[in-house]
Amino acid sequence: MGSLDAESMTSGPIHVVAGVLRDAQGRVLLAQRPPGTHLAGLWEFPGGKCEDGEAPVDALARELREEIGIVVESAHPLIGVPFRYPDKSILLDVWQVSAFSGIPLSRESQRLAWVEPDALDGVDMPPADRPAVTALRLPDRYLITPALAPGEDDTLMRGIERACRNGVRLIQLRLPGWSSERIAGLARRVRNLCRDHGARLLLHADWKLAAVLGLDGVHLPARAAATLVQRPLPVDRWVAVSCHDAAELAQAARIGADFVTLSPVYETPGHPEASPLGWERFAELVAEVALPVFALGGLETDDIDAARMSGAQGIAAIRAFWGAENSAPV
Ligand SMILES: Nc1nc2c([nH]c(=O)n2[C@@H]2O[C@H](COP(=O)(O)OP(=O)(O)OP(=O)(O)O)[C@@H](O)[C@H]2O)c(=O)[nH]1
Ligand SMILES: [Mg+2]
Repeated sequence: MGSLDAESMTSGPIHVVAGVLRDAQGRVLLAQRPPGTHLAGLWEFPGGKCEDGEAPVDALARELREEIGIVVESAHPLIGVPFRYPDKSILLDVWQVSAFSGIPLSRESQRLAWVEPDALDGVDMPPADRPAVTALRLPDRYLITPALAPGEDDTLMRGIERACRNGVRLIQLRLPGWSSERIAGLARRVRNLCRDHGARLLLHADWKLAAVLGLDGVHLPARAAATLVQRPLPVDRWVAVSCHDAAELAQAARIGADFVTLSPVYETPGHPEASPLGWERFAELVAEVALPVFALGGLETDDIDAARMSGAQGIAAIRAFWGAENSAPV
């Protein structure tokens, strides 16, 4: 420790692949870093460094075979976390292992443990793993409520219920033009509805009201995040930020946000003036940020695969997840 890592000095960050394995109850496998290694004693996702010229998916299969004796049968990328330790820079490339054969066993005398995803926050893990833990706990669809007129409470309740029935598990309550009193009057009903469906509810912008109402967190506009030096809510709540460029992404990371939206990927009727990023630029921006990113702007459910291939957690949308009144659950 302490000496500069020659590899990271000469050839950019060290590419590290790590796998998220789950058991039948959905618990995640962690391994404890052995004494004498970098970050000894901390609990990590099993994995290790890519060798020269080795494809990440091959490195993942090799590391998991060497460390825990399993054969990876299917895996897909979860999140890439660029991270700078004092003595080295890494790209922590975390994959979901959706199918494997064999029983994970310690092959290198490291301790292993299966942990509930919601308990991961309490485990001592390397700092680079935090965004990956967040990514594990977030779904791939994020509903933003449409701009309903004040008083359209029943339309709002019906739309949220419809979305929940369609499997949406993360919702931003955004009601432009509504007074705090009106929002407060309704938010508890919305919160209870979301809880019944196991969905998490964030309030747009007003973190104080979100805290008072006991919601799951806040979603800040970029201009609000720009005025903060740290996250406005404790770590047991979500703090999300709307971002549009590299500077806003960097600011979201600086204040300790949990995740962001990045928009607009396509042109949208709501913001015809904003020039769309397109998937290529979107992917470049995502690669630089150590946070889960939802793609936003003119997207449909069918775009989730493109979003994930561009490094996104998934997509955020109003129209795509709101559905039509009277439509049956899909
Ligand atoms: N495997 C793994 N490494 C991580 C995680 N988070 C994290 O910061 N790292 C860092 O990424 C680097 C990966 O190193 P490693 O020691 O696992 O590499 P390796 O299996 O190829 O081992 P070796 O170099 O001893 O042969 C270490 O600096 C480690 O601290 C994680 O969740 N899993
Ligand atoms: Mg390793």
